[in-house]
Amino acid sequence: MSLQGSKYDRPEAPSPATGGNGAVAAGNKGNGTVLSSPSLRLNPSQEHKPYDYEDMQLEFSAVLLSSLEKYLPHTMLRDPRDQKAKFMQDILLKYLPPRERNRAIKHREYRQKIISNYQPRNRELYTLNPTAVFVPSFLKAINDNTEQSFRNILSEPSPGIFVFEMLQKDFCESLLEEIENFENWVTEAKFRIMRPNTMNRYGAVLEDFGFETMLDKLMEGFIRPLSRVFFAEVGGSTLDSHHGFVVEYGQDRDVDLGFHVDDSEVTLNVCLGKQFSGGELFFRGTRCENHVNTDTQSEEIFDYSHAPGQAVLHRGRHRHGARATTSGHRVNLLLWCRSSVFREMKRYQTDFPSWCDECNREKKERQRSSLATRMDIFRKVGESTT
Ligand SMILES: O=C(O)CCC(=O)C(=O)O
Ligand SMILES: [Fe+2]
Repeated sequence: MSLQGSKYDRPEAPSPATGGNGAVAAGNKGNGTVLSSPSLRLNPSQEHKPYDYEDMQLEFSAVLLSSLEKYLPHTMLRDPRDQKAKFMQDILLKYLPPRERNRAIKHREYRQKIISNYQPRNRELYTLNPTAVFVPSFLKAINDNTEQSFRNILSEPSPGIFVFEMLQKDFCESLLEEIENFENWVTEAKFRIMRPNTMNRYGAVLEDFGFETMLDKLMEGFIRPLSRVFFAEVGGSTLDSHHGFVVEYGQDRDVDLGFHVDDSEVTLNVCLGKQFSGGELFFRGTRCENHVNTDTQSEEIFDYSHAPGQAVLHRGRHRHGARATTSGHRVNLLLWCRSSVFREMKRYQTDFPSWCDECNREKKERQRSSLATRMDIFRKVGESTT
């Protein structure tokens, strides 16, 4: 039931060193494949001031690269930033399990092929300029950064589903143009692109054609502050990777999207346009892995009709789908936001997760029945002593 994104999760930092000489064997011959030798240092160069990698297209987190930089060999510390980033990413790749590593190397080559051949149409979209992207009310709420400022601009029509005005009309149109431009290039170049996930035959992954940095900023600066307040229990404050894509419905496109949960902790779904009818989102309660197929309660039923510029924010485990787009063309921007910290913590979770509606119902039912049993005992004891 869970959709799998094509992007692999970013790993944790490897332990910096092993072996007698304190070296982590890894290196690169310039063809993207990791071979033996050069090494990291066992003792970091404490006085070295690392670069900021935030604005680069990366396969690992920018923070991770900045932390690793002081372990680079002395001779590399003054190298250009790009060179250091490539070296460190190759080392990190080596620490992925073999299957993931092969997948990551293939994906890197795939992205490089696109980036070096595709000519963007609206280049300004690739760096996030908040005043050009967001409506003023949204921007103000994020700048104020309080729960009250968020509540002033959003509604919660059903528990755990937040709706608000987010994107400017011009930005939506410009992004639609860019997507169309990309698709035309894909067709002309006969390039075989990877679709966003197993359920879509159309649509495109935004990180694959240059939007990685822009989406980093969107998640870190705008979605994480909201998620920290509304989705803290599923790692909302530690979102650290994403899978961003567009889905397209209508004639000659996908028709609808089946009932599913996302491979995300928090999902942002924004309608970009164009004109359409149908295509309502339907939500049916949040479920953990154990309860994903359980019945829906009447209070969990919520259907929503999207309009261009509007955003819906929900937990990835909130079960949902999209009804058929019956006319026109519907295009939505999706950002599946993930937290590696939350995923790691979940592996050790022994009791029920508080965010699963079914677990909560079961817990309440257990409490109710244990209270009833105790009341029964008290009643019987009372009867026998009178
Ligand atoms: O069509 C939509 O708006 C929903 C898309 C969605 O849920 C997804 O791609 O995960
Ligand atoms: Fe979804």
